[in-house]
Amino acid sequence: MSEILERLAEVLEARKGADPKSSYVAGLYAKGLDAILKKIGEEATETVMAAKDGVPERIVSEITDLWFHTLVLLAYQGLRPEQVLLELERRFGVSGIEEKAGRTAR
Ligand SMILES: N=c1c2ncn([C@@H]3O[C@H](COP(=O)(O)OP(=O)(O)OP(=O)(O)O)[C@@H](O)[C@H]3O)c2ncn1[C@@H]1O[C@H](COP(=O)(O)O)[C@@H](O)[C@H]1O
Repeated sequence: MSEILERLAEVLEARKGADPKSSYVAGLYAKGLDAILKKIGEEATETVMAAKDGVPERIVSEITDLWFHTLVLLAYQGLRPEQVLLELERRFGVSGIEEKAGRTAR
């Protein structure tokens, strides 16, 4: 599952040297942090609206946009998706193992 994240992270890294006019991501980098954060806010709101409407395809589509823009933020800040996956694994690892063993997590 993380292979697609790795490949996308590589593309997002490569876009740091691209012409802002030729690439959506390079354009966002050129506009700066506030523009990236604005997109994340918009996509989060669109996700909430899609969930309220309850149309599965729209929920998936909006969450894809949201995840994409959080990946752009990670790249912009010099961070990598693996760091988030590791943190997720660290948090889920304990409760996931407890659940499998039939114990109550927390
Ligand atoms: N995966 C994506 C991706 N997902 C979402 N988006 C863009 O995110 C934006 C979503 O914003 P909205 O829904 O608000 O749509 P919009 O109104 O057109 O957005 P704005 O142009 O107003 O920001 C759209 O412009 C989408 O095209 C993406 N843009 C690019 N990619 C991939 O990212 C890589 C780099 O892209 P470029 O920088 O364009 O080469 C390539 O591999 C692309 O396939």
